[in-house]
Amino acid sequence: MLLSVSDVHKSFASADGPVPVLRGVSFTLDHGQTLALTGESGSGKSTLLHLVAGLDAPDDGRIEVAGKDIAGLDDAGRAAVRRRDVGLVFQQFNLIPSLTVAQNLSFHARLGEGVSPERLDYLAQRLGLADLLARYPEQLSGGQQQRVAIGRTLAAEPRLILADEPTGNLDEGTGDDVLSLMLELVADSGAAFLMVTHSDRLAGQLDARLHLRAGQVA
Ligand SMILES: Nc1ncnc2c1ncn2[C@@H]1O[C@H](COP(=O)(O)OP(=O)(O)OP(=O)(O)O)[C@@H](O)[C@H]1O
Repeated sequence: MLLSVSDVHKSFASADGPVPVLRGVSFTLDHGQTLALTGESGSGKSTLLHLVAGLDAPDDGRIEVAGKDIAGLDDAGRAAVRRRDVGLVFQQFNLIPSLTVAQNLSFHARLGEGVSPERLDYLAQRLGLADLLARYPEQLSGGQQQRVAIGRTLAAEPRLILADEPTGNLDEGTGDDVLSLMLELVADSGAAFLMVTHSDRLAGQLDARLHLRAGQVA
């Protein structure tokens, strides 16, 4: 099992005391599986994704990525797992404005093991970016920018890809195209894929769905 989440709890502090956001969430995800994380606004989707990404630590419970309990690691330990095993795609494309498309594509992989020219070439072709490599992010459409962000994530060959509303800033047609392309490339890479979405329609394109209601699996 690539990802195993067991009885995870998380509260946030407020003036009136701790507010529970996740109340005993458990699920698993295997290599090659795609899972949509749905639920109403405030149900805890982004919080859960951040915990799985190692961006924050749960109050209680286990989160195993490739057999390692990241909940028990310190910030540096979680950062190491994130760099090696996990890829993130956000609604905001988060490209580096001063770097070209080609430089953005290889940026994350350079922080880790590096990326071969063949893999970059393959991703640029598959993502329809081959003619745009010398451009800067501001010279691209939203759909093109998100395709660069997806390529940058996939270049590092993560085993687990986490996406938070990856098509949320795109119009419906562009978003559908970008998601289809992302799902094809994820399938080819054999990675596991977990995606937060508000859309039942988009959730339906993934293998399975986990619906959160008030911090618990519905
Ligand atoms: N860092 C934080 N400090 C305090 N409260 C937080 C923090 N992060 C999230 N929350 C609260 O936790 C609850 C769940 O937030 P979360 O972003 O996980 O929900 P969500 O399901 O992703 O919502 P949305 O669909 O609107 O993005 C919300 O009530 C939110 O205000």
